[in-house]
This record gives sequence, structure tokens and C-alpha cells, in this order.
Amino acid sequence: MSNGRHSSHAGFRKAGSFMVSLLVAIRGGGWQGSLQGTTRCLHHRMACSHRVGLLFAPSVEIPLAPRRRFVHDGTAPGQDCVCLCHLQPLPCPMKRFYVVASIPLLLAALIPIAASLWVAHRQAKNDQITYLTSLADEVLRRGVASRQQLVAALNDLDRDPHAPCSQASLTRMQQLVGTSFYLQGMGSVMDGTLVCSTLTQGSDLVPLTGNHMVTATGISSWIGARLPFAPDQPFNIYARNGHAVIIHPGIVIDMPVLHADVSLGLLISTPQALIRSKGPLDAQWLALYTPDASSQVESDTHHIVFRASKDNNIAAVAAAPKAQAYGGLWAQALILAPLGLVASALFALGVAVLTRWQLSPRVRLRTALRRREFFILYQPIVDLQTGQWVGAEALLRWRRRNGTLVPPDEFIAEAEKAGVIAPITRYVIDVVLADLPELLKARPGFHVSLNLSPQDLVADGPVQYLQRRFSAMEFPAGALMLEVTERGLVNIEAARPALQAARQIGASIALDDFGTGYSSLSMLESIDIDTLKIDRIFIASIGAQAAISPVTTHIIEMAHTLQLALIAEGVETQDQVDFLIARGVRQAQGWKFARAMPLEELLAGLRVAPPSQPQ
Ligand SMILES: Nc1nc2c(ncn2[C@@H]2O[C@@H]3COP(=O)(O)O[C@H]4[C@@H](O)[C@H](n5cnc6c(=O)[nH]c(N)nc65)O[C@@H]4COP(=O)(O)O[C@H]3[C@H]2O)c(=O)[nH]1
Repeated sequence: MSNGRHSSHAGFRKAGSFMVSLLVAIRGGGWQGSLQGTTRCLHHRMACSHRVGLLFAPSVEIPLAPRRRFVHDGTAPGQDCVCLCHLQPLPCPMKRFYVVASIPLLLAALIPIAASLWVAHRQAKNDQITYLTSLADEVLRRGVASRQQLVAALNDLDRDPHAPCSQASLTRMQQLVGTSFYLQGMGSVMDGTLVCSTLTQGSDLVPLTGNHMVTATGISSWIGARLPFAPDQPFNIYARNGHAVIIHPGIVIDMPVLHADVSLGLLISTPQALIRSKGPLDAQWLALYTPDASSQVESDTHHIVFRASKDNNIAAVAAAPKAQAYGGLWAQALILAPLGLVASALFALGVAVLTRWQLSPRVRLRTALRRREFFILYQPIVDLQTGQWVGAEALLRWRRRNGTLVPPDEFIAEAEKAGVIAPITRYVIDVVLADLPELLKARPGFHVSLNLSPQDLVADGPVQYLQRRFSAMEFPAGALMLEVTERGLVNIEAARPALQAARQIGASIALDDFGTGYSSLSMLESIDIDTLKIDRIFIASIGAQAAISPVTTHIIEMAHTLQLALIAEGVETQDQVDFLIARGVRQAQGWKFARAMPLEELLAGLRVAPPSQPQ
């Protein structure tokens, strides 16, 4: 004993230093929940949601989950046991939340700003093209008007009976010029020479210079011709049948523009030639013009708009530097960016709320139910006299999509806290009721026990659901055992309707985990239960080298006095079997006999003839 005590103290010291390093990790790395659980479970083991077992001081360690790491508070004075809390990293919803949410949150912040800049960019381009289109339309309107006046004047002179350059002819020309807004003068042309005109009366013959061409409508044109009275001013001269019209090239193109670097031009479509222009018009831009078609094109540096009049064989062009359009972009961005930021913040908040909601235990557990990630294993309950499997406890398991198996100690507590235990219990009820016919067929008189949480013991809860379903299925009385915990019976009045409903379908009631919580003798007397389940912590204290807890013997004696049946949980050794049989305990479950198993395995075991003697 003294050896055991000594080694135990050494073990405590070792565990103590182990704990120190763990506590550092706890404080720095989100283990606060486990730490609090560890402390709280000293007072009441059910308060520790991550509890995996109890350690008896000084010498008995209960290896409930041997592959896990543990921390225990070995400094609890006056306690006969301390709580073991496993420190395996539990899924930390908030940590996962930040990992899962960070990408959408980042996108949520960036997308609206990028979108607002993109919208501003598009808007700036559209605005510039709209402006250029309006300018080109105006140039074309003027061009068409000047073209029509020009043709009308030439037609008129064709019909004039007076000899070219006669006074009567020049007078008629002056009348036409006076009534035509876009015409500056008229005259007669012979062999490329202006022989007379309303602008050059009395002058010598004027040989026509400038770019000469004949258009598709048969009009000879001299673009940029010079006349003696204004040698610095280029004129455009158009002639047909010896009659000529003189036009000032600026008259069509000269209009106010918003920016000095806007270029305007008027083109003859066929053969393509620029007849009037204002500002630089690159030949490469003009090469982008498809004759007689209105279009918008762009070079590396400019947006260019063409507007064409097919009937008049002319087109207008307007061009402006792209940089000029996007110069205002930053001004727009400055307006849009704050709006984008506000939208981002709202969007990010929405994403955060949604993601948090999705990662909440409530939603995760409901999703697991919907995806059928829960399943049931059965642990046989054995008659210690005959070795027969007389019943089985339904134990819930959660296998997540990634394959990890979450122990019920973790998710049941979460489900209770999140208020979703009722649908989970209903699911267990459904599975058990579906499995029961086969089990009863394989072993008549067999019973299945299922666990109820305190929240299940309410009016119109899962027990009433079971009652409705059970009544319709005609199972024999005693086929079901409902395991309630001491916590569930703290408010016995609230639990009574559920217990009565259980009674009405002939289900027996067992008090689970007895001795670990608030139970008192008076409580046992006041409630109508059939069976006490001795918690495995008390069974674990039964062993060749260990001091048997006096509580174990008391529980057994008390149950006999109250004429309650007993089921011992967590039986692992022959010593424990012998001890229990010697004290009149009839039934037990534990790894000594069988671990929790799937239905098929349980059925196969029931079909095998049981040994006639206890092991
Ligand atoms: N060390 C040791 N352990 C043994 C041995 N024999 C059985 N056990 C384990 O002891 C637990 C017995 O269940 P419990 O006391 O009702 O304790 C259950 C029960 O309170 C709760 N639980 C399980 N299924 C359900 C359920 O469907 N609904 C509710 N409300 N609670 C459930 O989770 C607890 C833990 O369940 P499990 O992890 O399945 O753990 C089971 C079982 O696997 C043994 O020889 N040695």
C-alpha cells in the first residue's frame, strides 16, 4: 500500500509537471473550455463535458480511454477522487469558423470594391463614348447639310442658261451663296483652273491646288486649295459640269468641345478621304473605319467613334484619349469606394453571421442528423448466473463525414446545451424500434435499453413520441428499458408525465450512472424506478490490488433493500464478476463480456447458444 501511495505521488508529481506545460498551452491556445471543465468537474463530474473518467486517490487509475492524453488536478484536498479530462484537441468551432470564414470575409471585403471600380471604369468609358458619339453626330449633321446645299447649288447652276463667268451667272452664284449657310463662294472651273468665282472677281485665273479626287457621286474635289486673297486659309472646292462650290473647311467641324485633345473629322466614304479635321486624326485610326458603317473602335490610346451617312457618302469621326476618360475614374472611385466599403462591411457581416450560424453546434448536429451520420451500437447486458445476453444498451455514435468518430460524451453534452437532444433521441427511438422485432425474434424476452437526457423528460417530448410509435407496434411489455440519469430527476414533477408515458407502454425505468450525482435515498424512494445501474467508476474500484470503494457495497445493499434490480456497468475482470455475483448482482455489461457492436453482430451472438455457467 505504501508502495502504491509512493508511486502514486510520484505519478502525481509527474502528471503535475505535465499539466503545467499543458496549462500553458491551454491559456495560449484556446483550451479554456477544457481547463474550466477540469476545475468544475472536481465538484461535480457531470459538469465536465470533456470528462472521460475519475481517478481515485491514491492508487487506482481507471483507464477509460487509454489512447488519449489526460490532465488531472492532483491538488484537490480532501477529495476522494479527481476528475480526468482528456486534452485531445476537441473540434474548436470558433477556430474552424475563422479558418472557414476568412476566405469569404476577405472576398466579401474585396469584391464590392473591385466591383465598384469596375463599374466606375465602365461608366467612364461609356460616358466618353457617348460624348464622342454626340460630337460625331453633330459633325455628320453639319456635313450632310453642307453636302446637300453643295449638290443643290451645283444642280441649280446646271439649270442656269447664262454663259459661265458672265455677270448674270456670277449674280446667280452670289444669290445661291447668300441663301446657303455652308457655302462661302461659287465659280467656274475649267481644266483644273478656277476661271472666275464670287470670291475672286477680277483676279487672274487660279490653278487649283490641294488634294484632288473624284468622288463616287462624280464631283471633283480639291481639298485644301489655296486662293490668292487668303493664301494662309485652305478651302475645299467641289466642281461638277464646270461649276464649282467653295467651302471653308472649318465651318462643319468648328464646334466647342469639352477637352482640347478631342479630335473631329469629316470623311468622304468612297474613295475614303479626310476632307475636314480638327485636332490630330491618326491614319491608323481612320484605317479602322468600315465604309458606310457607324461604329466604335479603340486604339491603344484612343476611343474612336464613326457615324456614317451612306446616302451622302460621308462619315464623321470623333476621337479622344482614353486617359482623359479614366482621369475622372479616381474621382468616381473616391465616391464609390466608401460605398463599396460599407457594402463590404455589411456583406462580410452577413457572411460572418451565416458562417457562424452554420458552424453552431445546433446546425452542425442537425446537419449530422439529416446526413445520417449518427448510428447505433448495442452493448449486450449479461445475466451473470447464466452468461446469457438478456438485453442490450443502445449507444449512439457520430461518424463525421471526414471519418472521425466523435464520442457521445462530447456531442450529447453539446446537443443538450444547443437544445437539439430531442430530435437525436427521436432518431435513436426510430432505430431501436426498427431493430427490436428482429432482436425479439432471435431472443424472446430480450430487452433494449436506451438513454434519455434530462431534456427528454418533458411533457410531449421524445417519450411521448415513443409511446405513440410503440403502441402502434404491439411489442411485449418489458421489451424496452429507459435509462434516466439523476440529473433528469432533479425536477421530479416535471419528469413525471414522461415517466408515466413510459409506464403505460410497459417500459421499465433504470437509473443510470447511479452514485455519481445528486442521488439521495429519499429521491430513490420518491420515484418509481425498477433498476439501478451501478456506474463503471464504482465497478472499476473492484480489483485484486485495489481498495474497494465502500460506496459500491452500499449501493448494492441499498438496491437490495429497495428491491431494485441491479445492472453493473463497465465490468472488465473476473474479479469484478465474482464480487458482483457474491453480492447478488444479477446483470452486468462491460468489456469482459462484449463491447458495443452493430445490430448484425448482436443478432449473430444471440443465435449462438450461450454458455450455461458464468465466466
Ligand atoms: N471503460 C469501460 N467502458 C465501458 C465498458 N463497458 C461499456 N462501457 C462504456 O460505458 C458507457 C455506458 O453508457 P452510459 O453509462 O449510459 O454512458 C453513455 C450515455 O450517458 C451517453 N450516451 C450514449 N448514447 C446515448 C444516447 O443515445 N442518448 C443519450 N442521451 N446519451 C447517450 O454517452 C455515455 C458514454 O457512452 P459510450 O461512450 O458509448 O460509453 C458507454 C460504453 O461504451 C467497460 O467495460 N469499460
